[in-house]
Amino acid sequence: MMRTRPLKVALLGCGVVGSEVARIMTTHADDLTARIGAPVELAGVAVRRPSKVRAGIDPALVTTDATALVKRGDIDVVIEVIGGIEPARALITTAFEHGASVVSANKALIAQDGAALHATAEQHGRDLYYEAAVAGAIPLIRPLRESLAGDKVNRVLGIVNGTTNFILDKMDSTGAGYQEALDEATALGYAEADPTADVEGFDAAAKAAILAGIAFHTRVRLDDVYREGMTEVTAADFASAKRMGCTIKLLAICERAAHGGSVTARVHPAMIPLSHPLASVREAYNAVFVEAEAAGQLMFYGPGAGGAPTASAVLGDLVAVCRNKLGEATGPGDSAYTQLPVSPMGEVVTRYHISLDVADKPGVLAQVATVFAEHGVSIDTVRQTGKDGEASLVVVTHRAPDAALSGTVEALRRLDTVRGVASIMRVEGE
Ligand SMILES: NC(=O)C1=CN([C@@H]2O[C@H](COP(=O)(O)OP(=O)(O)OC[C@H]3O[C@@H](n4cnc5c(N)ncnc54)[C@H](O)[C@@H]3O)[C@@H](O)[C@H]2O)C=CC1
Ligand SMILES: N[C@@H](CC=O)C(=O)O
Ligand code: NA
Repeated sequence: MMRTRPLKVALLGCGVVGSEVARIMTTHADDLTARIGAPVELAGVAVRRPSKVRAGIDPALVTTDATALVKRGDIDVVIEVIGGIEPARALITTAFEHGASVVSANKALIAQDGAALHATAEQHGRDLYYEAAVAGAIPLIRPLRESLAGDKVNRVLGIVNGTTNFILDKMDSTGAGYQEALDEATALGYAEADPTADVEGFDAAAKAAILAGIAFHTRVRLDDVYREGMTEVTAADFASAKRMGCTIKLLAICERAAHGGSVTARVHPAMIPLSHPLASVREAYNAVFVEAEAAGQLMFYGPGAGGAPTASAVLGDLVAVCRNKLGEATGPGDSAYTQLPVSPMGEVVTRYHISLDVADKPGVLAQVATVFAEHGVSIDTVRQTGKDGEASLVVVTHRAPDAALSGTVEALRRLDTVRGVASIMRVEGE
């Protein structure tokens, strides 16, 4: 039976995502009502600049006092799309204390304080949903939390940042410069308020922490995630990748160790073969592989950033939370019962592509090969090009622990004949 009294929604933030949430809530009001079983009403919109004209939003709903809005007591659901840690954290906590459930798109906050926020939600019998926080429109949190709740996930690997994928794709396919590609991604609404979060890998690391925690039913903090950004990827790296039949992507990789007693989570640029499905993920699209014991390999693909796609995920959560509210239930909460330790990056085993500038004289290749052998890192291929007494050496290794590779590189830097280590890149997806 349809309830006539509306469920009241407070929207915190009306930027790229918030304005799209408000637009869809208005234009799709009848469908949302039918799907929820009650009307949903935008009861207040907290903004920083009240004088800005916002199409489709009744100015009477606009306030600069977000705290007063979440304290009103008649709000059923708070949608937080402000971003950042504070005041978002305080506002969400206050919302729970005043009886509201929360839908958020804030990966930075959930990665840092998800456990505490879940505990507060549970204490007050409310929901905390954040499908939009990881890979925008792509359903990923809900499949991991619900559809795969009966399986054992061993690996989550993918592209979870639209801005950096957009930049790397432009650099690779059009030869565009880094800044030009970043400016375009920002104009399209993909980049974070401070794009450092995107290009230095913080945004992807926050998403990796959230994914690993949910996938492995454990606690993975942002600091547990090994992180390297993509600002040092050069045209020379792309040329080298092409020679190997690869391209370069910023990947997030969360894995259960082979012995099963620990997990790892990392974000870094990596070469992947052009034949791998992730190689053909263009522009700001995201794609994530989930490998589970019984299900096998699943691939999730779609728009990972942008106002409307992210709003789609927010509205999906809004419908779910409203349905829970009408059914006097709550959805799945935090699940971190396995308490698996997070292993350091040194224990990760993968392949490496190393570019060295070396002196072009007899015995150098043997010297370099000896250093690899001394550290237990087996060489797969070596390619040397040289002129005027200098040479460029590209070494691709077999799989080796990251700590062994770091030791190798340190020792190589100490060789007189090695002028410099031009780049080190992991090779994934083979
Ligand atoms: N833009 C995207 O593609 C995606 C964004 N997200 C997340 O969604 C959230 C919002 O992102 P965007 O909309 O892109 O950012 P934005 O910067 O466009 O919007 C945030 C809005 O919040 C307002 N705001 C800041 N402090 C406020 C306060 N105290 N009270 C009221 N309003 C306040 C700002 O004025 C701004 O209009 C962030 O957590 C972001 O990480 C998640 C997935 C994709
Ligand atoms: N800045 C993020 C937005 C979505 O999470 C990205 O580029 O992926
Ligand atoms: Na998502």
